[in-house]
Parts: sequence; structure tokens; C-alpha cells
Amino acid sequence: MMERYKIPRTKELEFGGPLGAMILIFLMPATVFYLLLTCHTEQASVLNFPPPLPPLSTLWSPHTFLLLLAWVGLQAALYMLPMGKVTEGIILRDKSRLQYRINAFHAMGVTALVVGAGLAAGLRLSYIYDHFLQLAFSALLLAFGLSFLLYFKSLFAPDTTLAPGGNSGNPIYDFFMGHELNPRIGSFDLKYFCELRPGLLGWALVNMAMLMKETELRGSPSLAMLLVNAFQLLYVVDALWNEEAILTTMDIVHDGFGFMLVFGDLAWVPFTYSLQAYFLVNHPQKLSLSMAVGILLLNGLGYCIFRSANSQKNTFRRNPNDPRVTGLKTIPTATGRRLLVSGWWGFVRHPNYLGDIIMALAWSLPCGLTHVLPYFYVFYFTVLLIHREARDEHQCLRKYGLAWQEYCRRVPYRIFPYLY
Ligand SMILES: NC(=O)C1=CN([C@@H]2O[C@H](COP(=O)(O)OP(=O)(O)OC[C@H]3O[C@@H](n4cnc5c(N)ncnc54)[C@H](OP(=O)(O)O)[C@@H]3O)[C@@H](O)[C@H]2O)C=CC1
Ligand SMILES: CC(C)CCC[C@@H](C)[C@H]1CC=C2C3=C(CC[C@@]21C)[C@@]1(C)CC[C@H](O)C[C@@H]1CC3
Repeated sequence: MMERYKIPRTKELEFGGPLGAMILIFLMPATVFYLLLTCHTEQASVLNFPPPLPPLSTLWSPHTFLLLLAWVGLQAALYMLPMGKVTEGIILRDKSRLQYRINAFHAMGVTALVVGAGLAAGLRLSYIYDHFLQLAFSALLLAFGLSFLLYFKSLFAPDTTLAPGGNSGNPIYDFFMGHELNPRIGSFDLKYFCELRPGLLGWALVNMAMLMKETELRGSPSLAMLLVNAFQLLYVVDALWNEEAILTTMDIVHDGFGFMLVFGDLAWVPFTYSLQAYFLVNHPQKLSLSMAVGILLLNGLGYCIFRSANSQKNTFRRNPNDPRVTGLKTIPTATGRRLLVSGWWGFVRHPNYLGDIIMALAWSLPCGLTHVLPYFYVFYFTVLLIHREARDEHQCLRKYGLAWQEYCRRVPYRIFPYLY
């Protein structure tokens, strides 16, 4: 009976297979340190390669490592608190459904109170700026440690609980992609927890620390720093408010919890997504009011597209008869589900990615046009989303077959209208 539910071997390997995975395991941490070290130099020039390297011994600090553990521990404790509703994830291969507690928004509120109380008691958030490299190194160690534990745990997991994308049989590939789909300790879901909480909230906290540092250095925060903080905080709050939507993403449904997501969640997001704010501390930018208004409008445009496209699809998936989506045209598929072919999803095949990329640009523009470094996020993110779009198309073609081909015929552009 269980044989029927066994996860088949992963045949189509992504990221260049085991060799690509091996390269990425080194390249991802190296990129974080390259960006942070370059950003700390006076020129912040991407051509200054390699940037001055600090002795390895200065990167390790037991104090910052304990602080990082305390941060993750606080988020874990908040995740376990019985606040917020409990919901079910998608139907798994063995027809079961896992339960998830939806309380990330509550966790954010409590975290804000804790940080606020700390500030009132004289806590210097700029400590994060002063120990940024050590914190990034601690996050790297934590990510490696957790990934090894997860891989070890997955070796004892039942065959039915493995990840469709990380069951190749090659240890390096499976370590990178994640061998187990939803690793849990009791009801504590490690992937779901890491995807939104320590990293995303950590990113907002790092940004705030950069703002505090700038205030300490120059007496008040700059307009550019305020914009970067406000835009990215909106993005984090939005993700936490819409926590339930994460349950249908390919990260939760398809990918295992391995080095890629562990490192992505715990180190990549908080330490590279905050690069613009880190850059602004040492490289202040003058922003005219008209420029600021233009950037504000650009971020508003990106956010409107991102949010309304995501909401349109989520509403339609939850209830196709919801009056907000009943006027939209659809294509039937053999699975019984329909595909939207008008509204945002008739404009391009991934309108939410388009909005996200527009926002990415608005987050970098406050850093001026003199440096390439703060635009790293725009380049990386465009590549990430183009790759992600291709992965999603591949899975949709498998899921919906001819109906997906018809959708692609009727909506020919993937992300950028008339371009791509
Ligand atoms: N900041 C960051 O680092 C990142 C941000 N993101 C953002 O997260 C959000 C979620 O992205 P992601 O998880 O990649 O995927 P999407 O939210 O784009 O979901 C893709 C799925 O939507 C469904 N779908 C596709 N086309 C249609 C259609 N025409 N009608 C109805 N349903 C359709 C399909 O699933 P099904 O049919 O099974 O419902 C498909 O698999 C996005 O806004 C993205 O920009 C993502 C990655 C990184
Ligand atoms: C650099 C690596 C090769 C890949 C790392 C990928 C991760 C950083 C991202 C994979 C999917 C993500 C999502 C988000 C954050 C980044 C990661 C973890 C969101 C939570 C961001 C907020 C959005 O509203 C939802 C996103 C879901 C996917």
C-alpha cells in the first residue's frame, strides 16, 4: 500500500546537477561575503576584486553567535505560542494534509514590542551594523549546521515524506535541494518556520539597525534610508500578513528543506536583501524631493501589481465563485482546476514577478546611480525569478498539459510584456 505513495527518484536535476549544487554551496556564502566586504570599502566598487579580506579568526564571535541563536529561539517560541488560527496545507502524495499555525503577523507584533522595549532600555541596535560580518558568519555556520542535521534526519525519514525535487540519490544534490519535504519536530515545521520568520523579520531588523547607525553618525536618518526602510518593511509586513499564501508556493509544495533554502532563509535574505541600507550608512546619497516622489510612485506601482496579481490568483484558487473574480475569463484543465486568462494573469503569465522586479528597482534607486553594488538585488532577483518562472512553467505543463499550452498561446509573454 505504502509503495504507491513512495516519492519517485528525482530524474530531472536542476541547477546543473550535483556539480552545480556543489558550486552553489560555496558560491552562495562567498557572494554574501564579497558583497558585504565590498560594501564596507570606501569605493564600494564591484571591480575591486577581491575586497580586503579580514583574518578568519575575527569573523568568529561566540557573543554574536549566541545573539543569533537567541533571535531564532525567540522566533521559534513565538511560532509555538497558541495565537492565530491553524490551517491545512495542500494534499500530500499519501493523501494526508499537514496543519500549520498562522501567526507570523502576531509574531511580528510581539517582536516589535520586544525590540521597542529593548530600545527604551538603552539597547543599541547599531550593534548589528558594528558586528555585521560576524553575524553573517554566525548565520553561515548555523545554516551549514542545520543543513547537515536535516540531511542526517532525512536518511531516517519514511520514503513517503521525501521531496519530489530532492530525491536523486546523490548526497550532494539532495543535501543542497533538501531530501525531506516537510521536516518536522513534533508539530514544529522547520521549513515553514524558516521561510518567513527569522530571515524576513531579521531583514527588517537589520534595516532598522542601519537606520539607527546612520542616525548615530549623522544626527538624523537620510531620506534615502527612510525610503529603503519603508519600502522593504512594507514588503515584509505584506508577506507576514499573507502568510497562508506561502503554503502553495513551490518551496513548500515541491522543494525539500536543504542547504539552498536553509541558507537562503537564514543568511541570504537578512544579509544581502539589506545591502542597500548597509550601503547607505557609508555612502550617503542626496535625494531630491522630486526624485523621492518618483521612486515612491515606482514602488507603489510595483506593489500594486504584485499585490493585486497575487490576491487575484489566491482568491480564485480559494473560491472560483468569489464575486471579485467571477467576471474573469478562464481555461478549463483536465485536473478540474481552471486557469485565469484575463485580468492580471491574462496580461503576462507571471504578473506578480513583474511587480516584484519593479519594486526591486525602486529599492535600489535611493542609492543613486554612481555605484553598481546596491543594484545587486535587482540583477540577482531578475535572474532568480526568470529561473523560477521556467521551473514553474515546467511543472504547470506537467500538471495541465494541453490546457497550459493553450494558456501560453493566449498569453504569450512570461514576465515582461512584449519583451519576455
Ligand atoms: N523576494 C523574493 O526573494 C521572492 C519573492 N517571490 C514572490 O513570491 C510570490 C509567490 O511566487 P511563486 O511561489 O514563485 O509562485 P506564484 O505565486 O506565481 O504561483 C505559481 C502558481 O500559480 C498557479 N498559476 C499560474 N498561472 C495561473 C493562472 N493563469 N491562473 C491560475 N493559477 C495560475 C500555478 O499553480 P496552481 O495551478 O497549482 O495553483 C502556478 O504553479 C510572488 O509574488 C513572487 O514574486 C518569490 C520568490 C522569491
Ligand atoms: C540564492 C539561492 C540560489 C536561492 C535562495 C532563495 C530564497 C532566498 C528564496 C526562495 C523563495 C523565497 C521566497 C521569499 C523570500 C526568499 C526566498 C526564501 C518570500 C517569503 C518573500 C516575500 C514574498 O511575499 C513571498 C516569498 C515566497 C518565496
